[in-house]
Amino acid sequence: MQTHNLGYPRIGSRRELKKACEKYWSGQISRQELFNQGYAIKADNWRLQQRAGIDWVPSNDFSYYDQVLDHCLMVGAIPDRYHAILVEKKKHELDLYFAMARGYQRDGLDVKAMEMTKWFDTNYHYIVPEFHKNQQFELFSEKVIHEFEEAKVQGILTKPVLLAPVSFLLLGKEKVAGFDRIDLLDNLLPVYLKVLEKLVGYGAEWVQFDEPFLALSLSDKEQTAMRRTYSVIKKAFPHLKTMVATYFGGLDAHLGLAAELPVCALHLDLVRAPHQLGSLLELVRPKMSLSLGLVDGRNVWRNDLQASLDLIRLAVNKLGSDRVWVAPSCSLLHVPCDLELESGLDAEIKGWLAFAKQKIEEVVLLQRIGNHTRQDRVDLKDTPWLGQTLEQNRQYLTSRNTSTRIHNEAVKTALASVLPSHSQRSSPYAERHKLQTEALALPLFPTTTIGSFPQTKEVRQWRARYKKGELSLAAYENLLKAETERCVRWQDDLGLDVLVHGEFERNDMVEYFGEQLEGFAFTTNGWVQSYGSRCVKPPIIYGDVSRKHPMTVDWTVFAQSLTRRPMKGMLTGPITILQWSFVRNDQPRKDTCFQIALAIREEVRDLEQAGIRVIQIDEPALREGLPLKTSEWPDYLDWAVTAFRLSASVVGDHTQIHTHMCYSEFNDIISHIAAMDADVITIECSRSQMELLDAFAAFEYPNEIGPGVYDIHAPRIPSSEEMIELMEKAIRVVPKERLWVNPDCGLKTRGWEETQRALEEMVKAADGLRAKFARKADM
Ligand SMILES: CN1c2c(nc(N)[nH]c2=O)NC[C@@H]1CNc1ccc(C(=O)N[C@@H](CCC(=O)N[C@@H](CCC(=O)N[C@@H](CCC(=O)O)C(=O)O)C(=O)O)C(=O)O)cc1
Ligand SMILES: N[C@@H](CCS)C(=O)O
Ligand SMILES: [Zn+2]
Repeated sequence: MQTHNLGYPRIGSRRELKKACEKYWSGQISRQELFNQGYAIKADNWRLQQRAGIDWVPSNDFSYYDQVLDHCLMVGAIPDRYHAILVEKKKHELDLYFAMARGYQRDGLDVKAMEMTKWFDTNYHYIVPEFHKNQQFELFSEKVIHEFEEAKVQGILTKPVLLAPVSFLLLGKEKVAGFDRIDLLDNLLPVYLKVLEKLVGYGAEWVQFDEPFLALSLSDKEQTAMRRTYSVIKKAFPHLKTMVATYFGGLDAHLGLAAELPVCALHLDLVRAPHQLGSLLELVRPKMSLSLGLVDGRNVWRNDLQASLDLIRLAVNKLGSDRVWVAPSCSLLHVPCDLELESGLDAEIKGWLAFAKQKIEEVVLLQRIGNHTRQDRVDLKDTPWLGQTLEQNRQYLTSRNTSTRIHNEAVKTALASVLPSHSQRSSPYAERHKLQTEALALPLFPTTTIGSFPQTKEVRQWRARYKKGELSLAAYENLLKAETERCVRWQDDLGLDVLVHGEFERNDMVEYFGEQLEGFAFTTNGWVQSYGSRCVKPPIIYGDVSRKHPMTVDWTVFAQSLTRRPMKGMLTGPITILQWSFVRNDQPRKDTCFQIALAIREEVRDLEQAGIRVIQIDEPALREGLPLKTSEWPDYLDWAVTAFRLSASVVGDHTQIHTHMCYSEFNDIISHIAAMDADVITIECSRSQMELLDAFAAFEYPNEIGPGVYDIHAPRIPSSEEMIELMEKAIRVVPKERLWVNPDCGLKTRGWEETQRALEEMVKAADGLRAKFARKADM
């Protein structure tokens, strides 16, 4: 039996890559210094995996920003607008790369970033490749080859990872409609063959082709494209060992297709879909190996070794041990690096967990125990330590199942007492609208922001010093209060209509709530890459969830005391808290979501009682929580929408509930978004130039909408004219009385100067719109 890994976290166990990239972008370090840091992380990761005993360590899983963007550069899928950077300005490939990721506003150029979207159902975001009709490709970046060589110099023969051609095409979008990007396969394949030729030339034995779309629904044409890809590769390189890696779900309808592909090995996600192993064992071609993805790459729970061994035994009995590989279920990109760095975690909870480094050890352990597995039992007579390890694993699992910290009878009783009426506002939107208009007295095109204002270095340092004990709680809170006050006064002076307190007290919109809720644990160093250099520390939901005390009321009430304008209470919704945490796997996600919804409902109630008239419950992760298989959508959408409504519906008709969503395609779930029945939805729109609104218009979305008028993910300052133009597009499809003016998302990643200038433009845009459209209405 062999072991391998599909990908290792690349941010560095102390976020070294994040820090180096940000320093490079701000001109504090040179390109060479950034490369040195990148090299050090790669080398550490390769050595760590090799020393642990992994037979095939991956390469090309490292990336300075995003692996999909790496592939765009590899095949020369570089949109025309970036050519000036390379050709006229003669910038280095790395600067072109970062320009595609982040935009480029220097040297007299103003080029926007490429689009970014969610990587399947994870909280990782990738750069969306742009394709056009008859596009030609070329081998442009040889990063994959360089990385293979770098590892080889260290004496490690790696398994390079490539995003396979069909999945690469499917991840992209047709920039101008009128063709099918799958038709570009024949132009693309020769570049992949060139890459393989070089890799083979340098001595590569195995290559991993990531084909995540095999676990989704593929059209006949896409299936044909996949067959064609691997037969072309087989023909060109009959001796190269190829592995197709599938993950995030079962192959289901594509079992037959996958089993027949002319490749040497097929990787299966047996955490998400253990049932598929039996069928695959019947179908698999002679000589094809199966890689068993047994160790969860998407969650942090310690592996159930006995359950994994049962699957190993099934496979070994059918195929023989030389055709069985053991691996994590998917790349470990989605889990933190090393549990050992968590000195503050409760010892009992720590015993239930495994991060990337520990997962690698689990893979090797499974191989060792598996090698002692006879037909129907584990024979450990000669190796008592393996027996002890299995026994210890069993004890950890039992401790988790039976721990009193997991079960809270009060939470279970509260959940059992929920009635359908608890998820229902008292009156329909039309009636609420009248009451809210009277209560809030807002102008046409009301302006607002999404919640967070710049989390400056100073703010983060206050928090870091407070956590280290260098600042007292009182001193820390006073600093935050002063920052909140500055922010509120600035918004008031600018003339925004509905204000926010700025979220300065929050490290992250999910972690902040996780730190305060019962049933959650949080880490000090459990960073996971979210996009580019940005990371999150997802909290860990280990038990029944409840609210210990009000979480946001004091900050909101303080901010409201500073202004006569309405102050929005700012909460993260139950689906997003669920989706961006590591969730317990001993009960359905739905049950955990409802427990969170009840906790948020209590907070909503308290905010209203404290006099807050507008409450926003953010749900940016609603779409990302959708199961990858469309057949499972109705069930998810039903409970997710109900959970949101449960959290929101405790308020009276006069209280205005907002929700906010970003970073997703919403067209296909628009009716469910409407069913959430928020009075106002603020939504990301500007990167897609308001295309999104077509869906809202087609469905006749009944409530109010704030389509984001500018992209907050880039430092670029938009003009009021641009924003007016976008709003005019919106006015064509949504009645103007139902439109709000706001940015795409929160401003926490921006600096103050650009934020102020952008919001000044935004208020100017709203004034312009009012002047233009109020007059029209008067006539
Ligand atoms: C809206 N988004 C979010 C997602 N998921 C979340 N869980 N949260 C989100 O907001 N998914 C979709 C999108 C993704 N977008 C983002 C946007 C921004 C970030 C981000 O800014 N991440 C920060 C880390 C934020 C944080 O937790 N900060 C902590 C710790 C700060 C820190 O690094 N401290 C330093 C010391 C201070 C210093 O010297 O600067 C240290 O510890 O070394 C805090 O504020 O206390 C990031 O920097 O990556 C993520 C996802
Ligand atoms: N209220 C949050 C939402 C981000 S999606 C913020 O403004 O950062
Ligand atoms: Zn957002």
